[in-house]
Amino acid sequence: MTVTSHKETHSFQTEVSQLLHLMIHALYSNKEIFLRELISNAADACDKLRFEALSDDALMEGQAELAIDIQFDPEAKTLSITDNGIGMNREEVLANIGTIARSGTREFLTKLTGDQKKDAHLIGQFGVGFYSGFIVADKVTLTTRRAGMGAEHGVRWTSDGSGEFEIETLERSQRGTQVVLHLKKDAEEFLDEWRLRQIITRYSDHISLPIRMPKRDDKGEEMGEWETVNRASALWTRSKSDISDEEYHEFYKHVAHDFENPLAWTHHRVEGRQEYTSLLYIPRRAPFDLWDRERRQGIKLYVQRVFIMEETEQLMPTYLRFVRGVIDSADLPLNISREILQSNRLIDGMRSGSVKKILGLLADMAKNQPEQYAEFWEAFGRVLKEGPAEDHANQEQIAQLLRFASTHSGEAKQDVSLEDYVARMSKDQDCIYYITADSHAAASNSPHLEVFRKRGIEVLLLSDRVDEWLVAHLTEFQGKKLKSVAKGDLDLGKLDSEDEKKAQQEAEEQAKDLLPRLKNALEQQVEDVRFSHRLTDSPACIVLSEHDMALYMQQLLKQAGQDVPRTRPVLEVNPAHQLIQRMQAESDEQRFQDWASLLLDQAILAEGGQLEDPAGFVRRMNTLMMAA
Ligand SMILES: Nc1ncnc2c1ncn2[C@@H]1O[C@H](COP(=O)(O)OP(=O)(O)OP(=O)(O)O)[C@@H](O)[C@H]1O
Repeated sequence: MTVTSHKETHSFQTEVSQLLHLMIHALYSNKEIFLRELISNAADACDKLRFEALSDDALMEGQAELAIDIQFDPEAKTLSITDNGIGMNREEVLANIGTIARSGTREFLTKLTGDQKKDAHLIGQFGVGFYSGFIVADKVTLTTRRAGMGAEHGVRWTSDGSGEFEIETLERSQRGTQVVLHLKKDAEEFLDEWRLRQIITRYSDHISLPIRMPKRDDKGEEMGEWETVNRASALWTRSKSDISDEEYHEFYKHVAHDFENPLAWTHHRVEGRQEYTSLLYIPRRAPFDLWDRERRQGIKLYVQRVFIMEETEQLMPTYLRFVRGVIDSADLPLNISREILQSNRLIDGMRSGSVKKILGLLADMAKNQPEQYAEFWEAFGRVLKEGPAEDHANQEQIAQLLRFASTHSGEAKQDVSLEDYVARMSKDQDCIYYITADSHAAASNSPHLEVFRKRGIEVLLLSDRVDEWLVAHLTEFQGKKLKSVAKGDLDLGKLDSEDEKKAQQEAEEQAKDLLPRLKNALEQQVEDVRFSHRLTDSPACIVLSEHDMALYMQQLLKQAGQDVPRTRPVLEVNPAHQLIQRMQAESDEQRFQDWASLLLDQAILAEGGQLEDPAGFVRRMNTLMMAA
């Protein structure tokens, strides 16, 4: 069949152009990583072919030996990376190369500062893959053919990286992909056999496929034979004592598409009822799309060293979605389908075993390397906080890993564990107290803390969005109830001294006529008005019932367009406060009504809630100021 070349010129998606520009500058001093990235892609393509060929042997086209070949031409100043993997058809090239389909990319790019050092870190969160070729090349040609398709379906993609690319159809007998880099002047160091071997051993030794280079004679001429340069055995299959930290690091960068070393890892071989090996890593930094529920997952499933799929959903719970690595099963059938994955005893076993390993790794880090744990918490703490709701079986273990800000230091840094808190509790205290708010400042300045401060009782200050969700599911720790200081009745029980109880009773007695008047004035807005035991400096505060959602959360949900049932709060007033005492003396009922409304409104504002009638609030405030 003749080939119609069908040549077209396309523009890069804006995001790609931005990314290329950034990457070329940010990674200039670490140029050599382009080879790792392209070899990684080639290895992935071979893995995919091996998997697809399990159900369709014809895809191998009679050539089942998979390899990645690296070749350079000093005269033409080109370097090529060739694989005989799955390859791509025209649509796939258009969808994958020159386009970035990952959602959140645009938002990610707006975070760039223009400061190359800072941006270099950001690019690490993103992963540059194929585009890294442009760090060293001023022209890149990718020629490919999808396995199983006729030779006439070859595709060539060419670009100089300046905003456009050309794509054409051509004849290609060889399946798989070849990337040819036309090296820039300052990248000619990569036209050197030893330099290339050194990079391959450094970055790609652990890849299970052979990476080959042509054998050369004494004069440096190619001899027409290939020589495998890497060790070509899957890293996780080797014994732990035989693997250096550096090799673990490099393998991580390959599986996770990361530029930085991992924070920690756990490598295990499980034997017995079920046999598998897991090598799981905790990254150092959160990827830019950690909060994107649609994002790619990070655990690669292998069966007897054959890559099956990348699917953490079944292998890792969502609250551990930051974990990267591989799990290689000896028992699963090679032709396992996604459907089987969803309800498989062996998968469940590997999942719960792996979760235990990760939680164990974190517990060990928390105990023995607190600084490293703090780094972990900073990056992934908010994700781990989803754990108690998602994973009841491991709730206690996850709870031990949680860290919070607290009134103990007053700092925003989350470094107090529930164990620390319990150890500091006095013998008369039987609850773990916390407050939730939409910022650390709002939590730590809340009037609800007044009495706790006065009595020296520690309160956890929770201001991450996930915190309300967390405390709805984590209700106890070591037999101690977690209790919100802003919800329900407050009974400090034995923590109140007799003198304090007496003073409170006296103040209440003096102000007792006020309650019915306030209730009457605010009858439409509040559930009840009562005397407070929580306040020392503030005149009033809002109290929700035990199961109500905090006001700021109600606000957030409303903004997100959700229906939130209207809850009427309780207004608590401080009978010892001067303002309350003055109100009692107010005989003008209209003025009393205004005072009461102001009291309620400011208590709502202090709680991060929104006023139903802000204009009324301002009017009353102005009247009051004029009168002052
Ligand atoms: N050698 C190859 N053979 C087949 N497909 C390839 C090859 N190189 C790239 N691709 C396809 O192009 C896609 C994009 O590659 P690219 O390197 O830009 O990103 P990635 O590897 O998916 O992820 P990352 O950006 O994290 O490296 C790949 O997901 C793959 O589908």
